[in-house]
Amino acid sequence: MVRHGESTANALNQYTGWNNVGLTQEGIVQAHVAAKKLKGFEFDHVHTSVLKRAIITAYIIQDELNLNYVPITKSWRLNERHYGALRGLNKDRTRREYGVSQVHLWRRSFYSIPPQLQTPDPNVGPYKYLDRRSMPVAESLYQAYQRIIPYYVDQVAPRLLDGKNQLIVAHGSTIRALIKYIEGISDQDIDGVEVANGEPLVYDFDSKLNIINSNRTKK
Ligand SMILES: O=C(O)[C@H](O)COP(=O)(O)O
Repeated sequence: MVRHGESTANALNQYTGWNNVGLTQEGIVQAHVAAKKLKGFEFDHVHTSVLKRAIITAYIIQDELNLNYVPITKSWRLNERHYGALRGLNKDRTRREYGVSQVHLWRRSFYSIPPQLQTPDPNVGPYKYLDRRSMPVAESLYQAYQRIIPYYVDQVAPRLLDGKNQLIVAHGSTIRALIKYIEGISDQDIDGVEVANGEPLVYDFDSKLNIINSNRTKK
C-alpha cells in the first residue's frame, strides 16, 4: 500500500479529503522513490481511488516498474476520508480557531466527525452513478471504514487468497482504515497510526490471510 505523493493541498497544509488536487514536484519525486523501493515486486492488480493524486502516483509507480499493462481498478470506496466543511482550510489556522485538541480529534480519532457540508456535492464525474445517499457530507474514520473495508473484502482479499500480489495506492485515512482491519488494531490505538506520503507498506500473508511479515514500524 502506498499513500500518494505530496499533493498541492498537502504543501499548503490544507484539509483535502475528496478535493481533487494534483501532485507537487516533490510529490512526483516521492512517487518515483516509492517505485524504486518496490523494485522487484510484480503486481497482478492495482487498486486506487478516483482522486487524481492517487491515480497519478499509481501510474508513476506502474511506469517506473514497467507494469503499465497491469489492470487497475479505480473506486470511490478508496477515496480519502471526506473532510466536510474543513476541506480547503489551513490546518494551523483551524488549530488557532478551534484548539489543538479539537483538531487532533477531527484528524485522528476514530469516531469524531468533522463539521459537515450543508449539502453533498453534486453527483458528477466519477460520482455520476453513485447513489446520492452514499455521497458524504463529512466522514469520521469509522464512517470511511464502513465503505473502504467492503472494497478490500470483495476486491483485494479474494485475489490475495488466489496468491496474487497487489498494489493499493490511496490516501492517509484510507490506508489507516486498511491497517486497522488487516492488523486488528483497536478503535483507540488507530489514533497513533500515521501514514507518510510515498512510503510503501508491504504485507506478506499466509494462505489464511494471517500476516507473516510487514515492514510497518509500530511506535
Ligand atoms: O485529506 C487530507 O487533508 C490529507 O490527505 C490527510 O489529512 P490528515 O493528515 O489530517 O488525516
